[in-house]
Amino acid sequence: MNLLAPVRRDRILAELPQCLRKEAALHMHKDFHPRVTCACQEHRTGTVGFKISKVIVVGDLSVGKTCLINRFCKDTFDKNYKATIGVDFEMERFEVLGVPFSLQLWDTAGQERFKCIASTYYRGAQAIIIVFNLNDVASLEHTKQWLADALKENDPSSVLLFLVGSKKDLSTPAQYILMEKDALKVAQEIKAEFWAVSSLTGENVREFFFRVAALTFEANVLAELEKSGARRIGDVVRINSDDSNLYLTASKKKPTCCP
Ligand SMILES: Nc1nc2c(ncn2[C@@H]2O[C@H](COP(=O)(O)OP(=O)(O)OP(=O)(O)O)[C@@H](O)[C@H]2O)c(=O)[nH]1
Ligand SMILES: [Mg+2]
Repeated sequence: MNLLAPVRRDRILAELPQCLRKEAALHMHKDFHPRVTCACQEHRTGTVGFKISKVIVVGDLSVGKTCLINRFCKDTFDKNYKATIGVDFEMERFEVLGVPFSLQLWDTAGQERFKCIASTYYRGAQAIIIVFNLNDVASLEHTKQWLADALKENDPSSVLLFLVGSKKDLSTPAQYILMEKDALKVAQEIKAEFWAVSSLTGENVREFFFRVAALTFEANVLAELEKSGARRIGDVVRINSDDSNLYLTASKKKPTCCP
């Protein structure tokens, strides 16, 4: 892959994409954190060149992890099941607020016999996507175990979580409503953002990955600003805290300030 090629025009994010359901969202602010917007405008985003976030995708076998990634990255869909052996890897490039940004997507195997290999790739994730099949309640029940395993290798206080129900095209509206209720409960419990997608039709796939890119980018830049001590006296930016804390200081400032 040529990392120097221009970012695709349809991978440019100038605004914060919105959540699917406000009941289970990582935050519901309409715009990027003002400090992030300012830092991007002033090219103070830290890392020289481009920023990368590692994202791991976990969940039961055959829930549709590979198809989800392939729909977004390659715009393809394969109706035949080919189990992932160990892990696969895709790099997807974006431009967020004018800054080059890449998501490293680690597609792990759901089959028990490959779990051991796959789990060695869990470390250092900025986001964890836990996928379940909207038509299989057992796969939703198993999400907590997948999360627990992934968190063993990561810092639970800094990783962003997404709970994704797949194969929406196979549910009737009535079935979907029932499953969504249970899924929202799980998402709230584990503090994950909930999404429902179909890789077959493409429903919500692009919106979901844009949201993942935007929120990991935002967290990434805030962490850089925190690290570089780009703080004003009395200005508390609490990364990895709950969203009301995260936005506390910003909301008291003039929206256009650039500290
Ligand atoms: N109808 C429908 N089928 C889907 C969808 N997503 C995946 N599938 C089918 O589900 C099966 C499994 O999909 P995969 O993406 O390979 O599942 P996986 O989670 O990667 O499985 P492992 O690699 O074994 O962990 C395949 O036959 C897909 O065609 C979807 O959105 N709708
Ligand atoms: Mg797979």
